[in-house]
Amino acid sequence: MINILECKNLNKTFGKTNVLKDISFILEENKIYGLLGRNGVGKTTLLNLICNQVTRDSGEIKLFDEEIFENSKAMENICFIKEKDLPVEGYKIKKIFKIASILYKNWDEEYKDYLIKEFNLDVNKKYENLSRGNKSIVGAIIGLASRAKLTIFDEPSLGLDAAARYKFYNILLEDYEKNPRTIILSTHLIDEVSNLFEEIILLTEGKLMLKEDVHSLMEKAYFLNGREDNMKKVIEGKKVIHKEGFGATTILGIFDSLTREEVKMLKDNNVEVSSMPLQKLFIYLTENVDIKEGKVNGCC
Ligand SMILES: Nc1ncnc2c1ncn2[C@@H]1O[C@H](COP(=O)(O)OP(=O)(O)OP(=O)(O)O)[C@@H](O)[C@H]1O
Repeated sequence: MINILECKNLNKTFGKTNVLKDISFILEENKIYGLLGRNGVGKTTLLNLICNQVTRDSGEIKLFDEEIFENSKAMENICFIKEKDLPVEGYKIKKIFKIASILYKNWDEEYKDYLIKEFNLDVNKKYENLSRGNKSIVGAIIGLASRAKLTIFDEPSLGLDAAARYKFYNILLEDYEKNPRTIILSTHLIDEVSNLFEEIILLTEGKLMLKEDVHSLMEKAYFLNGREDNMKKVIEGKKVIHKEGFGATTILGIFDSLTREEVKMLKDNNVEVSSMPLQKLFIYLTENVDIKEGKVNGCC
């Protein structure tokens, strides 16, 4: 695997608030990453730093081993589609695409035309007169047609209805398979897109909480449902990230690996074991920053 991006000890402060604290990670070429975390945790700030749109206080950012600071050549390989409106007042959509075609060196004009038809977009309209959903579609088309080696979508589906979101994610996946590149998706609609992510980058309180392969995460995220006494022996020393009770029955969320023997022991004791959806896993992980082995928020 080739590394495309390396962030080392990134720090960013706004006023007295230390938004990003010593963030370090490496992204590989041709992978789809999900950037997740609660509101205000610093996701957009991190993306802005990566794209040189906000200056960092300290740390290094290298794209293909080259520092990106004041490096316009490196920036030709990054396309960042923000959740905010594009700063293009008075511009027709066709002019915006024209500008994008000049900015991104791998721009695919034919593919852009195909996407315009697919999304039924009127390119003669002015950007500010579009609905929120159609503004997102303009961003989605730029991100897709840029074919940039590092393409970043920050909340790409803002305002899109369910059908348009489904279409966008399908097209993204289809095009990624034909034209692999590195994609970072920051979104709140985790369950809708969890099948797209190959790795997750999770921020909590401005720190990197985890960066891990989705499959390995899913292999250690379980719900146990049964009598608490019947689970006690197995969960001892394991990370419990959620607990709810219904009469004599308890549901525990476990974030730890279970051996086959442990699963058998649980089942023999009438404890149901089921996998935890990614959305739930991230809700619990980000709610319970202070996860203790065998305990969460004073439970168990
Ligand atoms: N230009 C700025 N000046 C001052 N504070 C800022 C600025 N940009 C971001 N912040 C603050 O930094 C923190 C992180 O903001 P950021 O937008 O990066 O979070 P986020 O994780 O992307 O949130 P959301 O999921 O709500 O979009 C917030 O407290 C925000 O108010």
